[in-house]
Amino acid sequence: MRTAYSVETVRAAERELMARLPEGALMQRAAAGLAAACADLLGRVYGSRVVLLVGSGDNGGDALYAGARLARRGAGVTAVLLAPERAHAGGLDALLRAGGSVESGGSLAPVGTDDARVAPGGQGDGQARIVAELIGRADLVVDGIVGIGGKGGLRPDAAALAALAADSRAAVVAVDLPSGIEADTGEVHGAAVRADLTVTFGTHKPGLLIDPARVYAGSVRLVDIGLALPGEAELEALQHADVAALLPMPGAESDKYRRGVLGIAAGSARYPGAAVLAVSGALRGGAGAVRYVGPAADAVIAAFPETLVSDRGPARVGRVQAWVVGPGAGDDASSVAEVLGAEVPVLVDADGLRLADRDAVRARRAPTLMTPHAGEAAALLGVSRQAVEGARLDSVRELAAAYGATVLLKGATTLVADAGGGVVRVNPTGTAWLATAGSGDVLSGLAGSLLAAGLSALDAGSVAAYLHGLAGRFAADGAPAGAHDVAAAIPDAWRDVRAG
Ligand SMILES: NC(=O)C1=CN([C@@H]2O[C@H](COP(=O)(O)OP(=O)(O)OC[C@H]3O[C@@H](n4cnc5c(N)ncnc54)[C@H](OP(=O)(O)O)[C@@H]3O)[C@@H](O)[C@H]2O)[C@@H](O)CC1
Ligand SMILES: [K+]
Repeated sequence: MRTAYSVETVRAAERELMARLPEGALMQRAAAGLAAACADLLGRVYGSRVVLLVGSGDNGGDALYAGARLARRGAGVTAVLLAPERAHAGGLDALLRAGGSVESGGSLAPVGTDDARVAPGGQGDGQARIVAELIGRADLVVDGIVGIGGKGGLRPDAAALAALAADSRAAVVAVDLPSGIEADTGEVHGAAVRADLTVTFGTHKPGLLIDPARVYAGSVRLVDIGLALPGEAELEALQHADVAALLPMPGAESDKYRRGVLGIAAGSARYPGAAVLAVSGALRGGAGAVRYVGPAADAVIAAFPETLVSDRGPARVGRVQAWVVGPGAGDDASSVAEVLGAEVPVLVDADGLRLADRDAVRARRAPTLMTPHAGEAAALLGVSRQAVEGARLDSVRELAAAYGATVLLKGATTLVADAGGGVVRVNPTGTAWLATAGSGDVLSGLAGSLLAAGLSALDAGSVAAYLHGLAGRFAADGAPAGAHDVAAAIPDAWRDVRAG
């Protein structure tokens, strides 16, 4: 399991550990890990050109000590100090003693404009040009502007440096996190550094795993500095072994009812394909049987003859252990209401989200799993789509609390949150190839099948997202794939997960 902890928790663990260690020991551990990662990225340290972007906090201190280590190995290291008089004294001393040099990077941004580029009007064209040339010629830029002590988007001077780093051909390594992102939420308000690699200390921070900040981080390397962290994280990402342990496997005693029967109320005369795709996902999810109810029975049977079909309405079909309602359902509000009245776990997706009565969802005693994409979540919350996309963690928690349900918010970093708070799951296998029509229908069937097999809503949602992402990668394999290809690749995803 990959876990991420909030800044508050990291600070508490840091205080506890610092009290037991000699002064500065923790920063040395961080700097050693950072320097090693930089050396790996550079390949050849001797003769390389390294520029450190240094703010006035400990994040800058880490960069300075790591820079000193690289300078001792023969790199040409220059620190650009945003506030020379407040730079970390020990780190600066170490860098200078190792042969590094220093430039002032304060007041580079033009006064009174929003243009965060180095331009005339700051502390002088001369200094601005020196800094721009340094960064432009560098092999590696180390972003030590700000770490977990940051508030909001970068200030203009810092944003000017971030823009130069983005324009440079240098590889960019962020110290702890890319400066400018919100560590706890993954939100990005204004300018932020775009890194190729982020070297983070002690634990992942939520922002490194959640969009939009995640894309600023590049790949992420975790350096263990010995922090003792509490049992429950803020955020967790399942890995292969976690998913393998959760997959429902048939035993000697299994029959179709013990493995779980999933009911699917989906599709319409206009959208029969949604029903077919939901069934296609469900048949690969581990349930013993799939019962389809709705007007697309002919299409479903033609594609999947093993499906049990009925046109009698959800309340009158035989026994099921879970329901999926909503994909392609059009305006069939009565099916949604009937399914919500069932005392088994229910997954609500697509049109079902719009048609579901909030009080009816809140009144349910069995688990409910809602699976909106950002647009659907925005409609339910009464905000814009951009507002949901910019604040995914808050949005998923808010929706879960409002409906008293588990919510799976789809996206490149799908999030799954329970209503009662607690740890939120983030899916690490997402791929842009999955942004294709019908892919959500496949996911709903897959997750519904896992619910029918007895997984909790949080586990069913996060395991389904994991398998679905993996199946999307296998199906696409570098070229576009349709939703039915994704469904067909789900068995490969199972096998891959079980193989470890
Ligand atoms: N935790 C651990 O276990 C360990 C932590 N370690 C390291 O310490 C780091 C935390 O250090 P920290 O607490 O000194 O804060 P930090 O991130 O340097 O930021 C403060 C500076 O940022 C500035 N600033 C703020 N917002 C800004 C903005 N929008 N735009 C621009 N500037 C902004 C702020 O300015 P001020 O408000 O003071 O003017 C101040 O100068 C942590 O991330 C990790 O790298 C490791 O060494 C060892 C183990
Ligand atoms: K940073």
